Amino acid sequence: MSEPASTDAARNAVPHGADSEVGRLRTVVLHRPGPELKRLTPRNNDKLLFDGIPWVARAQEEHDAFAEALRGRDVEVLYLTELLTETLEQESARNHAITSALTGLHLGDTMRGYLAGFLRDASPAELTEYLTAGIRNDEVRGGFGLVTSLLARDDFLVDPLPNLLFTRDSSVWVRDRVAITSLSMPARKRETQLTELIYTEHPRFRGTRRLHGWHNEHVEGGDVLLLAPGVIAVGVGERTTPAGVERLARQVFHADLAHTVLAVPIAQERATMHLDTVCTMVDVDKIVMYPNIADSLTAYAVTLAEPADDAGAQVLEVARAEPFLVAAARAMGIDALHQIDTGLDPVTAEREQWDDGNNTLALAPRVAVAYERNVETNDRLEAAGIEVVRIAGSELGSGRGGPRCMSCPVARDPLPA
Ligand SMILES: NC(=O)NCCC[C@H](N)C(=O)O
Repeated sequence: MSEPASTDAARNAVPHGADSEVGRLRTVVLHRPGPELKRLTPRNNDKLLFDGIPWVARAQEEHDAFAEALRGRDVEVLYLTELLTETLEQESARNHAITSALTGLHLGDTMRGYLAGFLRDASPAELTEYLTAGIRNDEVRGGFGLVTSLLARDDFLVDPLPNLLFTRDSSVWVRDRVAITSLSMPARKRETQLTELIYTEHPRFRGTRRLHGWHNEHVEGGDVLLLAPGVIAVGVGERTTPAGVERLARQVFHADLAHTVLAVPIAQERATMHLDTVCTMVDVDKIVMYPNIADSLTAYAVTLAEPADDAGAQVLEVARAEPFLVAAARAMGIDALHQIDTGLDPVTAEREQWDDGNNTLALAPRVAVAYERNVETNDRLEAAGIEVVRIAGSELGSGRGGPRCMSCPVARDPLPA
């Protein structure tokens, strides 16, 4: 196998890992929207977690401009499908990917056998497309039998993954380790099979130590905020479960990656599906926050009790719930975590929160990428001294995610101790 371009770049790159939300961003994984978005129809968009049917070409233009804005700030952009194609050049990775994609109980042995052979004959790039855009019943040219006859023509044999766009959710770097998450919605579960494969088999990432995993309790990356080195906030709501936070906390404490995990309950609603839909860090001590929930947002600080129990097992200490900003500032060792509100009034705030005004991607302390449409929120960010790098998102936003959701930081400069 020839050396992938992303491996060449890695030779001169800063080490992989992140210990905050705002350390200077060096490397990020994005997914340029592709044929998987063309699978969305008015009949399947709800199930596939999109609020509308995006105009794909325009979504690609908007995404290219997002990537260009990052490159313009010297951020290395890695594309998920390129990493996947490079990974699939290896026989073992191909076999693994094909077996995982065909485990669904809806296929039956006849169709599964046919698809296994068909996918084995595909080139790495073709296989990437089948794994991400899916395969519809009326697209197969063999394996005909009971299953193909009885399924509808437009039923998927391999489901498309339109939410790959939101690379934030399927993996999270915590210092030098990568957590493969466990996605809760059926439409997204296969995404972590692909990220796990990349982080396990791609030459650039081989040997990276991992946390969590798709087989564990649900934790989604959009819920995980690295508030400061050693302090991680995790939203608990529609996606991440209480047991998911507990599992993640045990692992980060065990690996000495954090001293405090803040479990933050959020409403189990689509508008607040992840913690990063209501707040994101824009400086070492500033957070852009949805004001309609700011006063009621609480946190349970979880730390490791000393000593361990008699059998040597970890004991977690869970503090009483406190206002989020208070618990966060204390854990971060700062006087105050300053809140910048989305919008000016409750209605504007609600509109701009829905349109991902709170979902910013910090490129460095006081520099953040945001959707241009959230005019009031962006004005407020600038008034608070934050440089706002505006991007268009009229089509990208139809999946309900902003610049933070659409990016997985792989390398950030550590914050000064
Ligand atoms: N971190 C995020 O908030 N990600 C956005 C995910 C949107 C996607 N359509 C979903 O419902 O999962």
